[in-house]
Amino acid sequence: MVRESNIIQIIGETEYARLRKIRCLLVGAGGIGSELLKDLILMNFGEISVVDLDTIDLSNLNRQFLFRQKDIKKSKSSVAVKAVEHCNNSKLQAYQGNIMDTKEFPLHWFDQFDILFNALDNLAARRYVNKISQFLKKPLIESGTAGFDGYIQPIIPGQSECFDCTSKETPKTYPVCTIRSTPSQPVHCVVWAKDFLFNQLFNDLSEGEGQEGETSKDWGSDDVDEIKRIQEESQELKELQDIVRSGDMKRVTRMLEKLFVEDIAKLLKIENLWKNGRTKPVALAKENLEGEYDETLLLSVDQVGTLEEQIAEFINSSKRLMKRLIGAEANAQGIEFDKDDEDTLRFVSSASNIRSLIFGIPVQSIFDIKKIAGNIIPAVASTNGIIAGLSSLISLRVLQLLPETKDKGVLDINMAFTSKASNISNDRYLSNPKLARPNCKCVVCSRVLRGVVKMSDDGLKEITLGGLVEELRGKYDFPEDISLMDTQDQRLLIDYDFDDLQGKTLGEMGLKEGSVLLFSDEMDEDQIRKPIELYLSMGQERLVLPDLPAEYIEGQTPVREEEEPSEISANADANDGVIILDDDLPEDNQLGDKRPLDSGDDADRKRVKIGDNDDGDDDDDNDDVIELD
Ligand SMILES: Nc1ncnc2c1ncn2[C@@H]1O[C@H](COP(=O)(O)OP(=O)(O)OP(=O)(O)O)[C@@H](O)[C@H]1O
Ligand SMILES: [Zn+2]
Repeated sequence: MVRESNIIQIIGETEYARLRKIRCLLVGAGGIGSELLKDLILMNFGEISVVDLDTIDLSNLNRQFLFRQKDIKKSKSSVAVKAVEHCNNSKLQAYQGNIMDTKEFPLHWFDQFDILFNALDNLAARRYVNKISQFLKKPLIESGTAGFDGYIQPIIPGQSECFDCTSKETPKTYPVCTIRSTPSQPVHCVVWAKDFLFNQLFNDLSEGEGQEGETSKDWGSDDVDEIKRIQEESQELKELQDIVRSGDMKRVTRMLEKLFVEDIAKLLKIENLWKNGRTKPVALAKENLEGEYDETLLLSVDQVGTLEEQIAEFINSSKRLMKRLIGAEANAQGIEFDKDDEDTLRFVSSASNIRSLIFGIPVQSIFDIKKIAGNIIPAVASTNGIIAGLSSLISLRVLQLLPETKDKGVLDINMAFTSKASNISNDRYLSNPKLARPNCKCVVCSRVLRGVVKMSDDGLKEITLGGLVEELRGKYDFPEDISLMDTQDQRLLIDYDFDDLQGKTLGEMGLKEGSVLLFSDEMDEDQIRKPIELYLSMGQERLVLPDLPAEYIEGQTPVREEEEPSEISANADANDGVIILDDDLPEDNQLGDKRPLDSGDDADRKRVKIGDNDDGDDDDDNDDVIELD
């Protein structure tokens, strides 16, 4: 085959034989994933497994070129694999599922792969695969695009920066009071309609318990009346929740009356809000509510529409959603907002626009609201193509299949960014900085040690928390005062003054395949050992703990009696201000021993902080499309 001879010319016969044995995992078969699958196949990688949780939407077809109209609603991974089968020289496997599902994809499943490729669109899944790559020391090629921008980041565990070494932009949030009392931009009304109203009415079916946790919110105001009013308003939504669940279509106009007349009148009574020349809202008039409306109206997506049309859209979409809610399945689960779900989009769009009209804010078309509500930056097929191409090319370097990479360290590998994404303004579209070393403060790759605990089902039933802690202390030579946490829900299991759960078995504590425990040295100020993160993986033996080197948090290494402090500084590398902390690190961590001098900031040593930063943070991760995806 021409394709074969091309790649052989580039990497040579011997490396080609290696390439044919390489097993790749591709996570995501969307915009980048479709392109990447094609590239990996054209390069003749040995085996490629594709995982995607989703099915194909109409809106995917413009750029996800492996999919056709007839494939809508079918599994992305299966259709992608079928579409390339005819020109395929690799062994392919498709999985439909969430990569974070530890039942379907336990840690040992990942172990079969030589390299992981991320082609994802959300932080939670990216972080998860990054962690797996760190646990198993598997190289990961991370990538993302947003419009014309994109990046690839090869991650070589222990040697180069991981995905979490640099902080990531989190989605923009707005103070509660701006959203609920004093909106001034279309986006405020969209957030109100989507995150507050839609969620409370159609998605949160917990018997209208109101907004839990509102005490800890960023209110953006200290007006007591205003905050009280917002809290009351949440309680009052119970009435509307009853309406949408009653299926009584005649009561839909009552929703308009409550939201756009009564609630606005109550807001107007809080005088402080309108003192500083802020434009006062104007509630809907009686005739707006009682007038005839077009029961068949469907505004076109680029139309802005009049108030009457928005009201008709609100009533029509509410009725459609109510019907769906009566369906048994939706009634138990609620309905999720999805920008590609017409009913949810039209409800959010009309509710948002009616509120905008009341507050004197410009009205938006459904298309514009879809962009705001879905945090969408239109995807550009060519950017996906370029980024996927770079991702597959760089994998040859990471796997050291290219002749010129043979004698070079991994830090000679480059990342690639479009110039806008990397904030470099020059004439070049792409910039390609070298990989950086791990950030010594990164809680994912540097501030903790990681290992996999193998345990059988019997072990889960027999071993108690106290018993496990004893085993851990013995194995890793930790002092008396330790703490053990379940990182998934930030649950403290044991520490020096909390031992109530000692006698419970691991199974009773809900620990299972995929649970990640954080074991830390709690008290001894002189010996701040690196905490250890342990992944529970079901195996044959009752309990097998991994061998891990004893490491201290940088800046906390105890100076032994016989050691002269000057010897430490004699080890300092004049060029980059690093010291060698431990000469006995395992080979795969050779660069891990050269880390920048740390200030030893006390606050960073807190157990809670490590847990807090390490939470997989699902809630705000779902809609992070504002940043590169
Ligand atoms: N946890 C996950 N497990 C498996 N696949 C995932 C996970 N999270 C996201 N994905 C998949 O990653 C892919 C990302 O592709 P892309 O960014 O093109 O998104 P899309 O959903 O196809 O398009 P758009 O969001 O623009 O409509 C999607 O196909 C999505 O289903
Ligand atoms: Zn890191």
